Amino acid sequence: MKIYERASAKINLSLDVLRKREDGYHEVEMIMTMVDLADRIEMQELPRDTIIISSQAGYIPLDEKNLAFQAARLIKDRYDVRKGVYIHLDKKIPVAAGLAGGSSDAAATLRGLNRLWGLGIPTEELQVLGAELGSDVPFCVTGGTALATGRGERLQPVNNPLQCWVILAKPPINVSTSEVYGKLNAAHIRNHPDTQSILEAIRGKRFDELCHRLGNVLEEVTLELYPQVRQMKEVMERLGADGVLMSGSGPTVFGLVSKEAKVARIYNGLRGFCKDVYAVRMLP
Ligand SMILES: C[C@@](CO)(OP(=O)(O)O)[C@H](O)COP(=O)(O)OP(=O)(O)OC[C@H]1O[C@@H](n2ccc(N)nc2=O)[C@H](O)[C@@H]1O
Ligand SMILES: Nc1ncnc2c1ncn2[C@@H]1O[C@H](COP(=O)(O)OP(=O)(O)O)[C@@H](O)[C@H]1O
Repeated sequence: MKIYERASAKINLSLDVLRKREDGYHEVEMIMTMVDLADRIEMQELPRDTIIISSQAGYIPLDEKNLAFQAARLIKDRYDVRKGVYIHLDKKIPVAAGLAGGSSDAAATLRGLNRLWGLGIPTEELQVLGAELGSDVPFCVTGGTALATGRGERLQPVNNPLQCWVILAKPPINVSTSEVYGKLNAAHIRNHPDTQSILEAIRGKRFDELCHRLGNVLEEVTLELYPQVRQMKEVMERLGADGVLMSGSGPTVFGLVSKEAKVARIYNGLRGFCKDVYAVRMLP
């Protein structure tokens, strides 16, 4: 049998860091939402007890470093599944971009193998498993819009009636999440986003208010390390996006746009600066 799962990209509408914890992680407060840019994952049972990963993307690991491999191994070990699986990752989400491509592949693998092998694992349990693979994986298991706390694994769903365009532009650099968190001085953050007001703007469908309040404290680090990301924000603002922010640890910058008539102009303007540009919708 062969099954398919979509692994969507996420953006962070806000990202606040409250403190550094003793375990090395940071206590965060983030509002995350999915957009309709997705990897397509094919999973097929194998007669031998083995995990094989392939992908058309030449720049991701295909061995045990791949997050989809780790997800498959975890579910096999934890539920004592003595079966094999072939997993093909049709990558569309740019890698190491702040869009959680690897985390979403891992989450989709957990959902898919739960179906393929008829394991009946409840969603909350898949999220607990996902947290062992990465802080963003539990959110990616369900998607939607959520407030994430803890190190990102504690989730509260948020009702999000907003529908808008999201323009993504990834400067041609790779950013390491652990380096960015490592360089953040959590005790001296200059501008904390007002998470509660952002949540109220989303729930109240106040798009302009949301755009005005977008905030990500990791910009303090990434924009200093990589001036290209600051430039990308400036270009997107100049082209007329309604709200502009870096996603996650970067380097992808996203612009929220309410009017479809503006999307093509912003998209075409950005293509003059950068190859990786996408015009997508925020997923309900
Ligand atoms: C910054 C964010 C925002 O959504 O996303 P990305 O930029 O990666 O997409 C996440 O917090 C990233 O989540 P994820 O990529 O799953 O991180 P993990 O694999 O758990 O951790 C990678 C490294 O980041 C640091 N880390 C991660 C999460 C956290 N709350 N505090 C941390 O300090 C740790 O140094 C850890 O070793
Ligand atoms: N299935 C996968 N897709 C993309 N990257 C992966 C995958 N598995 C492991 N990785 C590795 O994970 C790292 C982070 O990738 P990704 O999840 O795309 O970025 P981010 O955490 O910034 O959103 C990269 O260095 C990449 O090599």
